[in-house]
Amino acid sequence: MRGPALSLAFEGRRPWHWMGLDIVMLNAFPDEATRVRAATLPAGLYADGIDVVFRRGSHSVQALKDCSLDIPRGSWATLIGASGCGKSTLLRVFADIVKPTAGTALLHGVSPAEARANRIYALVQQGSTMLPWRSIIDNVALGLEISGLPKSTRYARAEEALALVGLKGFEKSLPSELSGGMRQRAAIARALTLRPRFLLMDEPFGALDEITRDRLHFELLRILEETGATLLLVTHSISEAVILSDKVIVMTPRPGRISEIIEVDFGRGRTPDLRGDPRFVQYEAQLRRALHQPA
Ligand SMILES: Nc1ncnc2c1ncn2[C@@H]1O[C@H](COP(=O)(O)OP(=O)(O)OP(=O)(O)O)[C@@H](O)[C@H]1O
Repeated sequence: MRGPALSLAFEGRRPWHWMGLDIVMLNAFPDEATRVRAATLPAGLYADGIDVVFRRGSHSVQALKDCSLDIPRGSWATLIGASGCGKSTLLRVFADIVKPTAGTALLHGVSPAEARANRIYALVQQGSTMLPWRSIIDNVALGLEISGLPKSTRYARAEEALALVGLKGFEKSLPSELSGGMRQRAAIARALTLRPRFLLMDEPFGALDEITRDRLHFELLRILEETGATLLLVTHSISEAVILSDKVIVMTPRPGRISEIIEVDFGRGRTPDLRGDPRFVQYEAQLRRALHQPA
């Protein structure tokens, strides 16, 4: 059942779109036709032969060339590669922000546009926006406001998520009263409250200090395990990619292509001790080699 629409508008757009946030309902696919079709198509994230060409006047940039991937439902993948290799563009294809010039992208068997309309993913981008006039907890609970959950449940979940990202005590603060890293943690909390089927994250930890980042990695993994969500995350960090992935998707630039997919066999129940595991060092070395291969 769909929740009530919010009447709040900002610059002609709904506030959750303005915040770069797309709302998820776990019972997904309120649209019956999409639900029936989704049951017969590949689950997880799937891309086949994605090309993206950006055109401005006579100038064009081929951002992605023939990108194909298959990330099974409930598994975790990261996109890594040199600046400009198309990581964000590929993630944005799944988020229905960029339309591919060619190829097919599916989330749980449906197009990104249908996935967006049916609210089956949450998106966290670097520098995700908060509504400046709302307190942090009101911002975090906002994502749930359209889900139709009772207010007490929305705020209980928002409080829990804020505690998870280390922002307990800042519930009543305004976004302007927090540092950039704290606002980013609040944006992650906002996405986590939604318990999405797909979590699309574009360098979500980039602005955070190393200690917070390390802690959030394992909190994120715990939540992913609990909810069974599928993760696609863009990162520049080799260790982050190894810790957070079942598959590391290595990309090369000009044009952006997938050059290698490295399977990380750490399974579930990952803990910080993994960093001392000899296999962790081997995966890091393998990934470093893949990143330094000539395109
Ligand atoms: N909206 C756009 N219009 C035109 N060109 C774009 C647009 N978005 C991305 N590009 C170009 O597409 C290419 C891939 O960009 P993208 O942001 O996906 O790379 P990235 O791997 O995420 O880079 P970074 O690691 O620096 O964030 C770049 O050449 C970029 O300039």
